[in-house]
Amino acid sequence: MWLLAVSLPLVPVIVVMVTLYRDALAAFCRDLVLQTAAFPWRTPKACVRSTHNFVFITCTHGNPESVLEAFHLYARTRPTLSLGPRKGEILDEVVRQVAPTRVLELGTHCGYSSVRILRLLPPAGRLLTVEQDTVTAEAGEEVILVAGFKHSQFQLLTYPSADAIAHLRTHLGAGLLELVLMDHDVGQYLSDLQALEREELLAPGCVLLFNNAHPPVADALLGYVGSRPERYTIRQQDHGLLELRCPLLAAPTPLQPS
Ligand SMILES: C[S@@+](CC[C@H](N)C(=O)[O-])C[C@H]1O[C@@H](n2cnc3c(N)ncnc32)[C@H](O)[C@@H]1O
Repeated sequence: MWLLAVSLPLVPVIVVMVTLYRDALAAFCRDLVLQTAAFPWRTPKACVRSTHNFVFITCTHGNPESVLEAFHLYARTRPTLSLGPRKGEILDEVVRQVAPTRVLELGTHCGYSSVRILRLLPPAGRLLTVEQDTVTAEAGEEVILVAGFKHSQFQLLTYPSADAIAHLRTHLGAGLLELVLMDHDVGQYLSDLQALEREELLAPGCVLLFNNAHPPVADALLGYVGSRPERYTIRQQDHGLLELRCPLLAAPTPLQPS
């Protein structure tokens, strides 16, 4: 009771102080999130949470550019971005060029590349993004929603990539993929590409980007696509982004024996 009597007169003082010093308070909270990220017992999930929290409290909700700025700000002190601004600009250029209506992204993480892609899609454009870890998927989805995108524009599939690709046809309907970004597990890139080919999900003229696909980790993928010049035009972009372009015309369907 005495505690209530002592603390009640402090309430207006606290309200005034918070109003006066709200910028400093916001900076303090931001630093606290950054400090939390620096704790030695930090796990990948704690890293996901701290990135998500930082972006959430720092960005202007509904503004994708501000969400990206928040990611960049966070990455100044923590190397948390897989693509980052430089590779991000290459991705932007490809999205602008292709203007895809169907995009597949493997590896959502906290939603950085998803937001980059979504903000440049044409009105009919739709992103399917795949993340196998449920906690990470929740964080990524929340960031994409905070950036102002709706479930009519994107769908997050919480499966390992191989399972997601096996069920992709049901999500795509009659459409085919015009852009694919692989940024999940380099060891999985080749088998996922082969699964996309097997399921005949790649549209003529489809562009595929593979992050960190450099030798020796991506030797199998590089060997495979290098031996199929009729199927792919290869461009090794700066900073380890591999770009493949499928021919504009679909390969002729083999004649069935009568
Ligand atoms: C490098 S991060 C993706 C970064 C994200 N593209 C971005 O720009 O922030 C890789 C993500 O892929 C997920 N991942 C790894 N292997 C996967 C797989 N086989 N299927 C689906 N997701 C996978 C990881 O859980 C992780 O969140």
